[in-house]
Amino acid sequence: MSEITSSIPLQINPDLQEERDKASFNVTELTHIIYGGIEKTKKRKRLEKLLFSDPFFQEYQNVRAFGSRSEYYAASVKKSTKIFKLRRQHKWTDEEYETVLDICHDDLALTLHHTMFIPALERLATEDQKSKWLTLAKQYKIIGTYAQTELGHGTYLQGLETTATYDPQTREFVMNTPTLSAMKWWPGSLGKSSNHALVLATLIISGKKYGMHPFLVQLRSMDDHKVLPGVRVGDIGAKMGGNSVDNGYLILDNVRIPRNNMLMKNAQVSPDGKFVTRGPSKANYATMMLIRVQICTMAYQVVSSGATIGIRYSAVRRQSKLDPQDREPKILEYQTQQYKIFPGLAMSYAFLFASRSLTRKYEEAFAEIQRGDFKSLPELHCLSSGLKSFCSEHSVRQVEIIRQSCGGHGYLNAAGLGMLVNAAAPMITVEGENTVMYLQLARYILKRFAGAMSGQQLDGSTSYLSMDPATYVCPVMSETDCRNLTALCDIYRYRSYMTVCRVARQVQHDMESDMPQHVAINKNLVDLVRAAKAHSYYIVVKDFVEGVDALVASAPVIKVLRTLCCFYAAHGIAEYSGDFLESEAVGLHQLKWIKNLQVSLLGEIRPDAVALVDAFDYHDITLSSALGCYDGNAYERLFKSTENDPMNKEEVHPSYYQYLKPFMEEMNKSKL
Ligand SMILES: CCCCCCCCC/C=C/C(=O)SCCNC(=O)CCNC(=O)[C@H](O)C(C)(C)COP(=O)(O)OP(=O)(O)OC[C@H]1O[C@@H](n2cnc3c(N)ncnc32)[C@H](O)[C@@H]1OP(=O)(O)O
Ligand SMILES: Cc1cc2nc3c(=O)[nH]c(=O)nc-3n(C[C@H](O)[C@H](O)[C@H](O)COP(=O)(O)OP(=O)(O)OC[C@H]3O[C@@H](n4cnc5c(N)ncnc54)[C@H](O)[C@@H]3O)c2cc1C
Repeated sequence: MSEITSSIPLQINPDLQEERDKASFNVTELTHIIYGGIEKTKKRKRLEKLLFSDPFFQEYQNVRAFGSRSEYYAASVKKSTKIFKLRRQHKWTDEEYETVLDICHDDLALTLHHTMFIPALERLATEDQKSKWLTLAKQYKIIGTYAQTELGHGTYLQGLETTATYDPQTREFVMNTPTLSAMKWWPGSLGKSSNHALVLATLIISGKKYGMHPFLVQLRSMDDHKVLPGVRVGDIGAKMGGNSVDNGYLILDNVRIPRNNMLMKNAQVSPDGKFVTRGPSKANYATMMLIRVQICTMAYQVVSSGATIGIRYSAVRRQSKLDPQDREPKILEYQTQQYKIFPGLAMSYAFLFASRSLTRKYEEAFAEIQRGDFKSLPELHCLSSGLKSFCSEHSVRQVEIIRQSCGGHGYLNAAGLGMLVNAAAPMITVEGENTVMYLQLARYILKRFAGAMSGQQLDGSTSYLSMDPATYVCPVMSETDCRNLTALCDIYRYRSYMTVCRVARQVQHDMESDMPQHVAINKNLVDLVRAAKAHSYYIVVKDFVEGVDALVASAPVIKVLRTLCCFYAAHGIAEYSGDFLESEAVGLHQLKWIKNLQVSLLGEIRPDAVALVDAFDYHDITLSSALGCYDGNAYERLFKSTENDPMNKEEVHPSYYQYLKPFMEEMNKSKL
């Protein structure tokens, strides 16, 4: 009788324990730094315990892995309502609720209610409207979504076709979807869950258009959830990932809503149909900016989860031979394996510091905006657009590389990596498609560069564009200089400056050659995006360097983070060496030194790799990966995962009786 069973050993895999024993720093100390202090770590642990002591959260993993789309959605609605009830019961603050979403990896059918509907009401409604709608939303007496994107337009908001026509006789807005391309298409939680939607529509008064404004529309009956007259709503179909969410379509046919259902913080329509604006024209775009900032944090969570799975698995997986006399090594010993995974590890910490810095800037600017001071809005819009694009692009790409680094098992759903990549992939598209967002940043940078050229003193993230490039000398004079974080940061800054400068001059030259501005811009779009990427890379490296420099921590923690920071910067220069050489931020000698350093840093990071991902302190249920579990018992967990596979329910699958058996019988009878 075989002794092979699917029971999970109680002890930690010795290969993983060995890694933990040799860590050079205190993991708990780093965990506290990551979560913002010991109290926050403790609070997160308490919340985790509260959530995961409910067996439902374990069962949910099975539905997620093996359920049909409809079962997965239903389980996710159940999960959402459980969490909403717990929130009310325990009176969680917004911060505590955010922590719960992080713990659950935001895998909630009703996620849009909290991530967009409530923030939109907070930002776009008047105080009176808030006291009504926001209160109802926070008490879950209404469930809502943010319905902006249409079948025909997502990026170009001025092209939205849904109309809200004011009728002064009845003091109502008449909401319409005039064409096929005008139907709302994509909003999360719209298809089946929400009974209300914040519909972004073009306001029309007496035949004149007044741009995009937010309107609160009831979609479903509060008694039986049936769709209201004039409303057609449904799910848009299965997606690559994120299938717990019912992204939906919405068609409105002469749906009348009271005048007060237009959210009027930024613009008002008086009962007799007069239109008055307050604040800047882009004030109604405020909710998108918030989510762009949050996407940077999500990108950190995605890449750090991927790195945790990849590194733990690589420490317990043994394959092939290094030393012919020795046993098969852990695959983490292979330099190529380190080169696939450590960039994701370093990126995790880079994005942690960058997203933290961006969130702080956002909160400061938001407080100013609330006081009616909009001066930081353009800078914040462009910084958040650039970093949203940069962090999402890099994290999704890196997690896919990590998935590949796990060999065949990485391809299994049970590994958790495919689901992670697929769920994270839309970060590149949502809240502004990345190229478009990079171009928003590029447009801002060009303006700032032109300002600097005309002698303006710049401040904020683009202040370096006032530099005199003639004074630049590559700060790396020897191999040892390559470890100087300030020097590496200067190299990024100069590369960005030169990339911006080159495209700015080209656009200017094209326009001076009588090319219309839009033609000149389109001719240079690729280089404009390149400039925005170079600027974003510089900001991320700068935030990482400054973040590590400002840390109050023990010497071993600072040392290991400085090593990671150095690796992150060196790796970027090596990866994009063409750009760095072309901009003359480095010469061939420096590039060679930096590439050598990058490779030798792999070996320095290696002994701390497991400890560095342990510090993220992800709960096994949050990671949802047989390969990345804390105990490292990857094989046992993979085998165990097959128990829940519906394919293994019967010894003989029904398809045998239906198809295979008659086929075999026919074949056996056949004389051919
Ligand atoms: C795990 C993962 C799960 C991931 C899943 C997570 C779930 C998320 C759910 C997703 C929800 C959504 O996607 S909701 C839908 C999101 N949709 C979007 O993000 C749409 C993207 N499009 C836009 O934001 C805009 O239309 C944009 C591309 C910027 C162009 O706008 P316009 O044409 O109106 O403006 P432009 O002519 O380009 O610019 C005019 C000026 O306005 C400025 N401007 C533009 N936007 C601005 C803004 N927000 N704040 C301030 N200023 C702004 C520009 O800088 C210009 O300044 P000057 O140069 O000074 O004139
Ligand atoms: C999972 C998911 C969830 C979503 N949730 C919501 C939601 O809750 N609410 C909501 O309202 N919307 C939602 N959306 C929609 C999302 O916001 C849009 O898909 C997104 O803004 C991109 O717009 P688009 O689809 O029109 O892309 P397009 O603009 O059609 O992009 C297609 C291509 O055209 C290029 N392009 C377009 N314009 C330009 C330009 N000016 N310059 C250069 N290139 C350009 C882009 O770079 C891209 O390569 C969601 C989308 C997804 C995938």
